Amino acid sequence: NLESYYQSRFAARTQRIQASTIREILKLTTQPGFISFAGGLPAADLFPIERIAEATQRILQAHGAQALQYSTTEGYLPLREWVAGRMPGATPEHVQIVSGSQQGLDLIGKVFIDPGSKVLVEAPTYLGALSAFNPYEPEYISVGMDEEGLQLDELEAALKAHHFKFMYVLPTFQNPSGRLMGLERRKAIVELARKYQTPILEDDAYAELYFSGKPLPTLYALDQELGGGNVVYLSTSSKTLAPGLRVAWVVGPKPVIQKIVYAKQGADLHTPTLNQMLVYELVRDGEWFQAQIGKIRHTYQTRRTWMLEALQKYMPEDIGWIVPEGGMFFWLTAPAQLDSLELLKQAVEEKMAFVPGQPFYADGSGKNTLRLSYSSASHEQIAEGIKRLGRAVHKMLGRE
Ligand SMILES: Cc1ncc(COP(=O)(O)O)c(CN[C@@H](CCCC(=O)O)C(=O)O)c1O
Repeated sequence: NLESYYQSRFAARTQRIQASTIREILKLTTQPGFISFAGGLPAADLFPIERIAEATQRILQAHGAQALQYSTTEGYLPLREWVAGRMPGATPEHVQIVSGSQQGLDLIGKVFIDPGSKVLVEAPTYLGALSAFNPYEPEYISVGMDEEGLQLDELEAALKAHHFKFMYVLPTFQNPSGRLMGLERRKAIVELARKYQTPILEDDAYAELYFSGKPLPTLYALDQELGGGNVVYLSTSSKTLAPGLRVAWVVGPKPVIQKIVYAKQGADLHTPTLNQMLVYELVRDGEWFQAQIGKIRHTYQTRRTWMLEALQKYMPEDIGWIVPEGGMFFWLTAPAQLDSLELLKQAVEEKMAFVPGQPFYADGSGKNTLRLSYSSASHEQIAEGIKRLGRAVHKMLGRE
């Protein structure tokens, strides 16, 4: 039969290509009346649809042939210039446009990871990065975090003990835990990485989504101050414009960007030309773009507070959480005996979904953790969804 006919022909690496928990749950939650806090879906009610329609019209009228034709793998130059302008010491030659930062993760895996290569990751870390890296068969070394991020003693011990291809770090509103790394910790990590000759892959998807204060310097910027060359930086237009456009960027040392260009030539030739031109049309108007980001920050802060209030109301006291100061997620820790995969089954019975925490751990731990996204839910949905989660938790903990 077809199953066995192809099973015997699939590449061995497909053993490591497993479903993405987030993607699989996303499919489940389209049922009517279902409340999902699973996917980190940007608020669709804030997508600048009108502005995108008119900008697309303008582009097609003025540069239609260029917008619809093949384009260079490196990406649309004005967009690369815009990205470079935000990264100290960077020129467009340090910038590669990719089809979502998810593709950036895949290409970086393809360029750096051989079977058995060691990759240092946070515990927990972004499960999409593990999905991207897994087919290249790395050996992960997980390092624990305290309230603001990677623990320096554990990090230094790992850097001393292993030769890593790179360390994957999310310093700003970490996915999934929501942690924000402070300036001193950022500097210490950049210095340790240079001391132990270990490149940092900095994934900065949520950099702009801070609720208060102002943005902290990127690891990329801090590394530049020490001479540069040791940080590969990833960010995206998904959280500030629209994730369906699939436009993101990698900023890094020229030898790395060169390899990523070649890898991308073999992957998808280039990121959609029209979408790159459209993103540039939107971001070039700094005043509008900052106002748009301001709306998103305000909306997410409001939704974060609604979820906090609902958690305080409906969760038993032995469920803990970190209150995020930005980004899209609450990260909950339950008593050790609670398996969040089992809890998800209960929750789905109550027509509610979240992402169980275990897939965010490269070391298989985290059964008693779960991730909730508040970014695209209304006040009613948040209150009702958390109430349903509360019922499921009480059942699991044997309390009615
Ligand atoms: C740290 C981090 N790095 C990269 C990505 C991918 O974003 P792109 O849209 O590919 O630029 C993301 C987006 N993650 C969201 C969206 C996943 C979308 C999905 O699988 O449905 C999530 O964690 O739910 C991220 O959080």
